[in-house]
Amino acid sequence: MDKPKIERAIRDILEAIGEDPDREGLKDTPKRIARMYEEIFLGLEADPKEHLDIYFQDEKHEELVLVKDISFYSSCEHHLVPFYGKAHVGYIPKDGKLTGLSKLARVVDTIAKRPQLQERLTSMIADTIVEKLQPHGVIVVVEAEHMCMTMRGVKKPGAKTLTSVVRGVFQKDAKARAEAMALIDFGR
Ligand SMILES: Nc1nc2c(ncn2[C@@H]2O[C@H](COP(=O)(O)OP(=O)(O)OP(=O)(O)O)[C@@H](O)[C@H]2O)c(=O)[nH]1
Ligand SMILES: [Zn+2]
Repeated sequence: MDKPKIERAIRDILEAIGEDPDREGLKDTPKRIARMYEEIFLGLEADPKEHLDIYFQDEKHEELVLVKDISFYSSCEHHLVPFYGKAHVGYIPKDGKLTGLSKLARVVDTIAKRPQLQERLTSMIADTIVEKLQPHGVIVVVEAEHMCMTMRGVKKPGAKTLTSVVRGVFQKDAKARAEAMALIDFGR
């Protein structure tokens, strides 16, 4: 990431809005924002598949594994303001290709830390798991609040956007889909 370029750009923006980028409170802001961008856009420099170590296990578990309420923060690519919420990620492993539970959350983080669309975030999580683990099926549900819809524009705080993607058996099997959705709803 080109941090000096980000710093110059932020300085320009501060000037363009009529601020003095050299005043005490702002003088370190371009540097700070460059550091912050490096953190919140970390996923641009990473391949989410790298997280999905496969653990081959003797005991074959070919039933649903679902990690729900994985919190994430992402950036809306239209306005570069945050959208954030929870991702629920389930898969049915095949041929003993299991991964670590935390690895599913790492995939979510890597894909979230880019300028993003909620729809693309959702389908990329599913497709990454399909590619690497070749499971019987994958289901991903994402619920998020978009700051571009709350702090500005249409101003609807509390509005939630839900997106879901299913792959493999979940596409054909309504019962499997209903079971996963019931687990995601469980305890609410
Ligand atoms: N589909 C989709 N739309 C998004 C996402 N994040 C933000 N948006 C929308 O992107 C659209 C951009 O619309 P524009 O009309 O180009 O921008 P705008 O004038 O700022 O729009 P308003 O937000 O309606 O004021 C808005 O409707 C946003 O709500 C997302 O993850 N997925
Ligand atoms: Zn937006």
